[in-house]
Amino acid sequence: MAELHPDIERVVFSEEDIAAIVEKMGREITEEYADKNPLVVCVLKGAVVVMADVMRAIRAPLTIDFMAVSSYGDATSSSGVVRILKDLDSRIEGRHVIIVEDILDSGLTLSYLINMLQSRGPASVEVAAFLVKDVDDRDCSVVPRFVGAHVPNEFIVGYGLDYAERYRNLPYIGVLKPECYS
Ligand SMILES: O=P(O)(O)OC[C@H]1O[C@H](OP(=O)(O)OP(=O)(O)O)[C@H](O)[C@@H]1O
Ligand code: HPA
Ligand SMILES: [Mg+2]
Repeated sequence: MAELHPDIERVVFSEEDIAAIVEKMGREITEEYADKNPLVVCVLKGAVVVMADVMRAIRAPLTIDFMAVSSYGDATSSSGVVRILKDLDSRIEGRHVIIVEDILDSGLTLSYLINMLQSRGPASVEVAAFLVKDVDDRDCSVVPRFVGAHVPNEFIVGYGLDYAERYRNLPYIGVLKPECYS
């Protein structure tokens, strides 16, 4: 196990936990998409790490593409405005699209993306969310087809998830010490 970063108060998912979740998601997606040649879409930046892992756990033909989207900036709650920083390179008409996300929190990012991609005439759009945060009253109703795990309603970092762009490279997911928030 990697040495714990000094800013981390508590580990929520260890590297071993993450590996097991990735394999489970890969198996589930493989079963459903074996003959569908899906377009697997990574939502940058946060999903970059889970994308690299999950796409290798899918044992079926697929192609990949990337979007870059931002709504949190340096804060720990959503600004409420989803900014598209980079659109897909591929056309998705008639394709089975799987959006890979690191976390579903308020649901704003995914509901925005699903609407946007649906308007382009894909065969289907589904979501694979590594984490779903258990929030009480989510405004945006997004139901991911594939869920890695649920997390309590607290801000987490690591495995792609950042606070003010830091900590994305931690190989585990954890909670920051309170003094690390500015
Ligand atoms: O369900 P929501 O409340 O919309 O939150 C989830 C989104 O927020 C984070 O991205 P962010 O906008 O911080 O950009 P990033 O991926 O570059 O970190 C995260 O990676 C998800 O994409
Ligand atoms: O808990 C979180 N951590 C990091 N980024 C996030 N984006 C939405 N929720 C989170
Ligand atoms: Mg993101």
